[in-house]
Amino acid sequence: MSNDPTGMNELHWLIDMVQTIEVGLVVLDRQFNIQLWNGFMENHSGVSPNSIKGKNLFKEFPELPSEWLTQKMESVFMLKNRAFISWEQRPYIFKFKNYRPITGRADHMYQNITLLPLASLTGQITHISVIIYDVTDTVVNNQQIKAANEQLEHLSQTDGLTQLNNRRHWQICMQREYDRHERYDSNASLIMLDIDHFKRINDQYGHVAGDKVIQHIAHLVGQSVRETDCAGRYGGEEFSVVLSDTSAQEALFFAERLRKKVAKSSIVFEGKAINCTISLGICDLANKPENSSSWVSKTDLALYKAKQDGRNRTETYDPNANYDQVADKAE
Ligand SMILES: Nc1nc2c(ncn2[C@@H]2O[C@H](COP(=O)(O)OP(=O)(O)OP(=O)(O)O)[C@@H](O)[C@H]2O)c(=O)[nH]1
Repeated sequence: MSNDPTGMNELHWLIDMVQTIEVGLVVLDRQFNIQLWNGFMENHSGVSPNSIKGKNLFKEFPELPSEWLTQKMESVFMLKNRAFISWEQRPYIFKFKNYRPITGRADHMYQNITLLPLASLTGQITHISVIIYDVTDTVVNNQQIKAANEQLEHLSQTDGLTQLNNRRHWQICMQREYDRHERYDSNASLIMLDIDHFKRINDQYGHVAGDKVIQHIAHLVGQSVRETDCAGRYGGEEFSVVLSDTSAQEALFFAERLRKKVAKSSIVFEGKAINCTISLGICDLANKPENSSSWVSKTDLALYKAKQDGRNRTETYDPNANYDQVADKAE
């Protein structure tokens, strides 16, 4: 036999649970007047159930997206079906502050919402229930994971010393440009550049000064490229740039501007001014390299020709030139 023949205890328990559950519960009538407002709603809004009962939801909370929300609720009344509103659609419906210490980074509570049709004893939908779930912890965790992944991705693509693309990632960009050329016959230029007599800088001023010089050149390279270009640190003191939709002739302007900028600038290290120059090689895709590595090799030939011809200069790959003398060094 039941200890609670009238069901009064059960009702009491249910009311207690509705009041204390960590989920927002609101019941609205057909005119969107509030019939039930549980403890969660009271705690987060500061409005007590007694003071709000019978009042119109949209009048009491004018900041709610009333037109949009009314439409959603009307369809629940009409179709007698549940509706869901995800935080991804709208981060929140009720602008509640976020008080959770762990997820203190969010200044408001992210919410998932369910709109539930409530039937009367005669089966008519006379009310709807709005159920509000606080999903702030999940959302903030996801955002932190996403940010960490983005950071990791950036780190895996970036050269630590110069913040330019590292060789591996630069090669992916270069290959992408080469593939684009194969498909659409687009043009692009490749520039390889190398600091002249860098060994001497290291020997004279030390490795730390050498690193500063590398950083300085990288900075000038990074400053000079467009968003669609891709600059990378190819090796120790060698850099590479892919210039999209750029002929060798146009790339020569870029290269010469950069070369002059480097020659004019100096790096002050421990009170001493260090000057350096760079040599550059250019090859565009109009030269029809048979694959992307041949594109790099041809550009390298031009670079080594620039070195051989005296450094602090730019050389453009010439398909009719004889590179036998520099070929060994370029390999
Ligand atoms: N400080 C520093 N030096 C580096 C780094 N990577 C490579 N190097 C040095 O760069 C120098 C490159 O020297 P070489 O390849 O002989 O060429 P170079 O002295 O620049 O002469 P040319 O290229 O022929 O003008 C070597 O001494 C390397 O040790 C780096 O990350 N930091």
